[in-house]
Amino acid sequence: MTPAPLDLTALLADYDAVRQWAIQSMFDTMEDFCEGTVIVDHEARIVWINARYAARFGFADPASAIGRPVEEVIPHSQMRDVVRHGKPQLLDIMQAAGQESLVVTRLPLKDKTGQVVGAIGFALFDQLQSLSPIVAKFSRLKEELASAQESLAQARKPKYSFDSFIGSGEAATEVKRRARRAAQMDSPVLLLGETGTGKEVLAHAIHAASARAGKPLVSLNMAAIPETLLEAELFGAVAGAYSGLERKGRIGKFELADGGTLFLDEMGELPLALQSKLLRVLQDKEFEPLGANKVIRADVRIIAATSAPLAQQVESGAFRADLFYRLNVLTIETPPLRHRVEDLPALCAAVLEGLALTCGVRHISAAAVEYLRHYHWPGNVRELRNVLERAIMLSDHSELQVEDLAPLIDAGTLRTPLAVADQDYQSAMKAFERRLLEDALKSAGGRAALAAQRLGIGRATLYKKMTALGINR
Ligand SMILES: Nc1ncnc2c1ncn2[C@@H]1O[C@H](COP(=O)(O)OP(=O)(O)OP(=O)(O)O)[C@@H](O)[C@H]1O
Repeated sequence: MTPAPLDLTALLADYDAVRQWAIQSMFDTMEDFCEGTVIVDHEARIVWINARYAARFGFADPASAIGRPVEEVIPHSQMRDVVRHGKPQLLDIMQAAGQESLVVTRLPLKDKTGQVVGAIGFALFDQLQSLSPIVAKFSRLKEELASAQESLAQARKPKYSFDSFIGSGEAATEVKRRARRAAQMDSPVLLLGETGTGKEVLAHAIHAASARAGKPLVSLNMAAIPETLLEAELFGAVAGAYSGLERKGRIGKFELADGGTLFLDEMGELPLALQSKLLRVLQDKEFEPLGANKVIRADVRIIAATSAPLAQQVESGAFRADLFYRLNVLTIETPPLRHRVEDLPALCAAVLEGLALTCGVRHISAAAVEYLRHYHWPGNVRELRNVLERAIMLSDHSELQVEDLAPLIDAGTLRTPLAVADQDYQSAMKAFERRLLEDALKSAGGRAALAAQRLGIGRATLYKKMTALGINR
């Protein structure tokens, strides 16, 4: 005979009785099987603890634990948190010094009006072996978090000091003098200079020698972040506040740099809308993250750098004049390498010394240094490093010679007479324009916006010219 189907409706008619019975039964089972039970009042004082649990914490008589603040008996207890916030902690791992870890559940106890009157805690396991995969994952995540935090802290420390800025000629000495003065002050610093002239080196050195040295140095390259993500990157965002690949909330660079220095590289790339937000932060020292209704205060010193002609951008309306004046307090211009060739011997020596560890000890002949003086160095010290590094890789000479360097230097940028003999004016101008745009794009790493900015023309104009001249990026 098939059994009659269960009459759920009839059962649930007495739902309250079932619930009472289930609560009682669950409580008895938990008490019997778990490693320990504790109940605290609304001030997180113990009102009840079972004998086994009390004994684990050194209280032979559970009565002697009654009335004590819970942490006095169970040192790592989070019961106070549950009482305070009224939220259950369904599963947690409690690590007690010198003891096995415990898996615990903590639940708030509420009266009929919903008021929290205490909390009950169950220690479910002290033999964590049965949970070893979860615990192993938990420990691994904790280790990963610790190492990520450590490398983040490292990344926020300055990499360079004033000694890293090589050069003792007049121009380099003046740059270092101004930068040392800037380190003594707290106003914004504006670093102007071609690419590869050491603006980032100086920004690090200024921070390292300033009163903020113990606090983070956070860097952001405006040209490297898509415009749509820049606001969240700078000011932070609550989850889902912006549409990007990542819709999670994020802490902005301003908040990360609190108390320290924020190095904003390629400042000229900051879109106009964000320029006004940045200006407000500089004036009021506070800002609102994207999608948040709260205002955050941040005490941050700005060091801005750009290789674009910022003053020209102000004139053309691409950069706000008020922000420019706000930033243009302590301005330092890093000279291009071709204007300080007197520093070439020292720079070569420093670069070769830096590479000695990985590439072996190498020197450079006086004739080779002399040869380097005549080059235009559009990529400045960065390009010098690159040329020397490649020369070392390709040559076996312990002392680099002219013939090791000559093939590595872009002869197109040497100051040679223009080959215009067979060309009419129109085609010579076209050839010149093509080379100018190609060089600008190359030195801007293919970024049309940056190339246009450096040339002082609009992005749309650049694209039009590129199409007309058949230039691909
Ligand atoms: N005066 C200097 N002394 C020693 N190394 C330098 C100097 N200037 C630049 N360098 C080296 O050249 C490279 C580029 O320097 P840095 O990044 O500071 O230039 P930058 O002006 O910030 O360039 P960009 O505008 O492209 O960001 C780095 O490897 C740096 O160590």
